[in-house]
Amino acid sequence: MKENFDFLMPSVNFFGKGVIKKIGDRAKMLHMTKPLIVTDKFLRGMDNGPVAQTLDSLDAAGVSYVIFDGVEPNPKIRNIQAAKQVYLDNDCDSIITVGGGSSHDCGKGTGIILTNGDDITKLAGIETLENPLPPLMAVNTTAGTASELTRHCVITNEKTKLKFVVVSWRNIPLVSFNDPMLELDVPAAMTAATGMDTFVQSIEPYVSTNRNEITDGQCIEAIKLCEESLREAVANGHNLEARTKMVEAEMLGGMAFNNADLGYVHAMAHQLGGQYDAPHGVCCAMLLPIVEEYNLVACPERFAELAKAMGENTDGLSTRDAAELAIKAMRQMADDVHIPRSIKAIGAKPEDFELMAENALKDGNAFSNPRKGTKEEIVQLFQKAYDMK
Ligand SMILES: NC(=O)c1ccc[n+]([C@@H]2O[C@H](COP(=O)([O-])OP(=O)(O)OC[C@H]3O[C@@H](n4cnc5c(N)ncnc54)[C@H](O)[C@@H]3O)[C@@H](O)[C@H]2O)c1
Ligand SMILES: [Fe+2]
Repeated sequence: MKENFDFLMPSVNFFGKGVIKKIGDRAKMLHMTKPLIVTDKFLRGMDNGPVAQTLDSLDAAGVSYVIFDGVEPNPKIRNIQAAKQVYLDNDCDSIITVGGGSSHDCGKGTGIILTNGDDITKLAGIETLENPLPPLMAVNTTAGTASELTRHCVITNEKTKLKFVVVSWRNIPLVSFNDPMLELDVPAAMTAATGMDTFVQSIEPYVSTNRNEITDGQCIEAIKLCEESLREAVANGHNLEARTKMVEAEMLGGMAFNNADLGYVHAMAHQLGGQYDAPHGVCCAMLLPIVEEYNLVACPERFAELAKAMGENTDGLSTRDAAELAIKAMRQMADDVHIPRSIKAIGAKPEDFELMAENALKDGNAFSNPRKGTKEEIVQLFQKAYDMK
């Protein structure tokens, strides 16, 4: 537990039904004259979807813009290079990201290479950025990564298949928008994957070595909201209350991990995402119970608290037995939203585990894990995730 800490988040966060309508005025207030809209082709093509609604508001405010719609899932270096070129060719002066974590991270990555040097691989790590990014706002459409309010930028090097993180306060968007109406049409499988990311991002900071009292409260509340709403949001995507609660959980978990950091679930999920181009939330969900079972001995009392937040009855149980219930509840959540158990489902191959374990231990999220592992142990964890039935 940290007693002295910085607490970082965007300066303004718009939350709730219809807040997307405020983006045009806010762009004007920030003196954005030609933002680059960073998004993907699917979202751009959606009728009255998040991109269309963002553009309507910018049009109404008389703010011109240029669109880059080349974001790929697990955004690649080639995406940020292409976006940078569009930004420069059109004399843009700011960035607005529209989408999930991939759009936000692509926008952040574009901003990073515009002002901090063209080779982003040299900037992997913690607080490596010397210069501010162009002004950046983020319109979020998944619940979700919380990248719209974090200092993390996750990029994949398509040549080496290595997914790496640039962590810096300079990456935090100036303004975030979370309008649950924009999420009603997220398909069930995507709701499950992104929702499991939120669930994991509410658990890892709670057992992180960098946690503090504020992030603890945020994690517990976020976990309760996931328990109440994730299954329902997957089963019935048009339930606005469930969607709203998942956005709240996403923001709480995001604030928590932005300040208390993550752990081996994310460090290892980045290897699966980079190597096999698999959805981030799915990778996290498959690793969660396995990594936390391994972490349990480092802080059983924390896991016992997690079990309670997950709605388990821990009355009369020893700390150890209560802690085990948290692991069981994590597996149940992933099963209930139909995430496959084995990493075979995303094409994982045991011959890759050694290198992935080595890289996981170097990932920016590994350092705050409550139990310090060896490369051999991480290989075993990948193997366990592979052997799951
Ligand atoms: N920077 C951070 O803090 C952070 C944290 C966790 C994960 N990440 C990264 O974020 C990326 C994953 O982001 P994600 O899980 O949000 O997925 P994503 O951004 O890749 O989006 C997944 C798919 O959902 C679609 N989609 C998005 N919003 C939609 C909507 N409202 N309706 C219909 N379809 C919609 C997109 O078009 C896309 O095809 C990964 O690269 C991951 O590593 C970043
Ligand atoms: Fe995540």
